[in-house]
Amino acid sequence: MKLEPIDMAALLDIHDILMTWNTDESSVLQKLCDKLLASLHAPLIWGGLINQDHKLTVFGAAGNEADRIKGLVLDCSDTLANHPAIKDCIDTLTPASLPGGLIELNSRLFENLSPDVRTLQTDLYPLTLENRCMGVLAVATGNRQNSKHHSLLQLAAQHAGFALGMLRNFVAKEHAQSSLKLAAAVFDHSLEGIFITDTTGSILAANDAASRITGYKPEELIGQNPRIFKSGRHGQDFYQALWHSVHRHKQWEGEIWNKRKNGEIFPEWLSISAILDEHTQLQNYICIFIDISKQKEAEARLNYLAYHDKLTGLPNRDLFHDRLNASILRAKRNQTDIAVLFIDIDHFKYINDTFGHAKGDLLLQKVANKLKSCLRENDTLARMGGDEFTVILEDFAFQTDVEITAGRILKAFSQPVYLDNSELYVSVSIGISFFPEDANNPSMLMKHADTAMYSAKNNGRKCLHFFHSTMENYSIQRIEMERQLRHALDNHEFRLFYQPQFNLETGAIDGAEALIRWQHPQKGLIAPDEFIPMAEDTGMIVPIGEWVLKQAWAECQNWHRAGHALRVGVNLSAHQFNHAQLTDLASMVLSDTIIDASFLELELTESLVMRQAEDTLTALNALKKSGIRLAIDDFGTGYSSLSYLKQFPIDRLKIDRSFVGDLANNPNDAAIVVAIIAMAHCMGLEVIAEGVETEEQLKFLRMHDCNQVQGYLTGKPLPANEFLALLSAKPEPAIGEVHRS
Ligand SMILES: Nc1nc2c(ncn2[C@@H]2O[C@H](COP(=O)(O)O[C@H]3[C@@H](O)[C@H](n4cnc5c(=O)[nH]c(N)nc54)O[C@@H]3COP(=O)(O)O)[C@@H](O)[C@H]2O)c(=O)[nH]1
Repeated sequence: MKLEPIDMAALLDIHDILMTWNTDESSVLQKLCDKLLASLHAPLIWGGLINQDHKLTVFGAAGNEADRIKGLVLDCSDTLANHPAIKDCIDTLTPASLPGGLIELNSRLFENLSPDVRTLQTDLYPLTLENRCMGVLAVATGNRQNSKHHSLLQLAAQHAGFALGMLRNFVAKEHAQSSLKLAAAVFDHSLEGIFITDTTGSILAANDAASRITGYKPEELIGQNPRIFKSGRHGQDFYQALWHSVHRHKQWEGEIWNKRKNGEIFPEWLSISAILDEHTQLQNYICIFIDISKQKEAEARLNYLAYHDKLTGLPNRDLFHDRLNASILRAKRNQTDIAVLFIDIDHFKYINDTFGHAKGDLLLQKVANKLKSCLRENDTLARMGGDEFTVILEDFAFQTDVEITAGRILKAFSQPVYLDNSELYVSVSIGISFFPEDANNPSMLMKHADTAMYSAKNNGRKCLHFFHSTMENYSIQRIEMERQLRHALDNHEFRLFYQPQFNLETGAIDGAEALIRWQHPQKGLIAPDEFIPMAEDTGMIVPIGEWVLKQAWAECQNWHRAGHALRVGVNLSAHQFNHAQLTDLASMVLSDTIIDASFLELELTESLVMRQAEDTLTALNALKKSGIRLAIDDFGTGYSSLSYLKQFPIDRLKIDRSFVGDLANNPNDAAIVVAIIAMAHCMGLEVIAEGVETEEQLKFLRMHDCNQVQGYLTGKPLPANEFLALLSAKPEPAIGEVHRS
């Protein structure tokens, strides 16, 4: 190829331009176009590159309307390839000519160019790289012959192809190098442990995280086989399955227990990948892993919380059911028996109400510990919720063994429970059912044990009952009664009866005790003993007690309106004795009243007053301050600390009828009654004796200066209207006068 000197000079310039540093392909093409335009004085020169999608983009242009053609994109597989000249140029890497100009390409792309420019004859030179056409250099020559510069243009296009190739190589290398750098940075700084091994498993490289997780220094790891991490927790099968997956699928991922250098076994999430070379031959293994001990701990914690009672740490209802299911399956397989114990704390609600929830919680924890101490390691003890605990007993030879265990529990509760500084005696009631004798599924076994527990409660509590089929009826009745009791208040089925209290000095009725009855629509009048314990157990005693208080006080005001200045006595259940509520209730009852608060007397049991001395004292003082009188009911049946009693603002003691009933025959009872009266008077308290049924008893009480009497002798409890009628009737000779004479 021979060049004119002038073309040779131009080519040398082009060489210099192309070989000096170029940052991108478009600047190579632009410089080429600019230089050629300057040398050839052609109207328009442009250069474009073909990408992988066979699109030719014009990156450089110089001359007329260069700005309009720059950036145009031509589809080679369509427009260009259909033109034989162009196709030739691209396929055979030889120059081609469009004598009619760009318009020959029939492309609407060139519509923007002026017709003059569009129709200029254009010669195309392939930009080649490694025998491939990577683009074209287009020179619009118009009617001027281009042939004399043909060689220059060919060589310039070749140079440009070469320069573009160099640039691409350089960029690719740069890219590869930065990728490598990036990979190295990822390897070094990854939080995941990474090993790269050869095909035999020998570690070639390990990153810092691998060393941190395993406890081995990087240099200690190189050359080792990862089997040094084997924890011994997985059998041969596990590793076989793992490697089978790596060989077959080139990958395995999962949880594995491994061992650190210090011997600690820990869980990790491991992914092993087989790396193949271009001939699909195994080249390396890459193991990536993270320590998942923390996640496992969190998982275990969540699992624990889901299946354990927060307060006592015992299994909860769900876990108990799971265990019971498992026990039943085991027992079926081994043909053995299981016992389910349902344990309920007696009067827990009362304790909770009286002592407050914090102490109630503490008590539940103490009870849980006590129960645990009575059981073997492998017995399941669970808390069902509230004050209900359940136990599964297995591996016993005879049912009497179960009885012995349950007996041990009852005995453990004969010792007091210590709540902070106070000593508390609590008892439990236990119901027991057996698999397979009583039921063969968990829910029925539980239900029967529960029924047996209720039976124990109804038998005085503090005892154990085995389930018996006759109990089922009873439990259904109880549930029904509970349901009816819940509606009794709304249905106005409660009545108050009033039992007169006689003043032995004046011989007149000076008060009455309000006693509740349930007027059941089918069963008739039900005595309080039959429903008050249930009302206490279910908490219904609170609204019922509120009703009694309001009703009795309203009735007392009726008496006053009718000219009978009597006092009314109202029984307070221990469950109602929540300081805040009770004092609020009392002030509400006493507001808007026509009579003095001293006509209301609240009867509290001795044990209630004594149980939690300090809180009780505050509550009693508040009641007393409002003018209400306070009496201790059933006095003598509980344990009374006289020094405590002195501190309480009590007005009256009510001697329990158990002492009165046997006064005549039992000298001990007589002595107690005398002592109570004397002591009460010493403390400035009044004394009333209840359950007075005989003249003899009355005489004895009068002789020892008892202030009042209440009993069938002087009057049975009467409905409100009958009691008012009794008061309004022409007075009988007063009892005091009759017997004094
Ligand atoms: N929390 C509440 N408790 C209440 C309420 N109303 C009653 N009660 C308590 O129920 C228990 C049984 O009461 P009841 O069946 O009404 O018996 C009372 C009297 O009928 C009975 N009594 C009276 N005199 C005699 C007698 O001479 N002989 C004899 N065998 N029984 C007699 O004693 C009961 C009154 O006892 P007390 O309250 O201890 O003074 C009972 O414990 C009631 O307290 C209520 O509204 N709320």
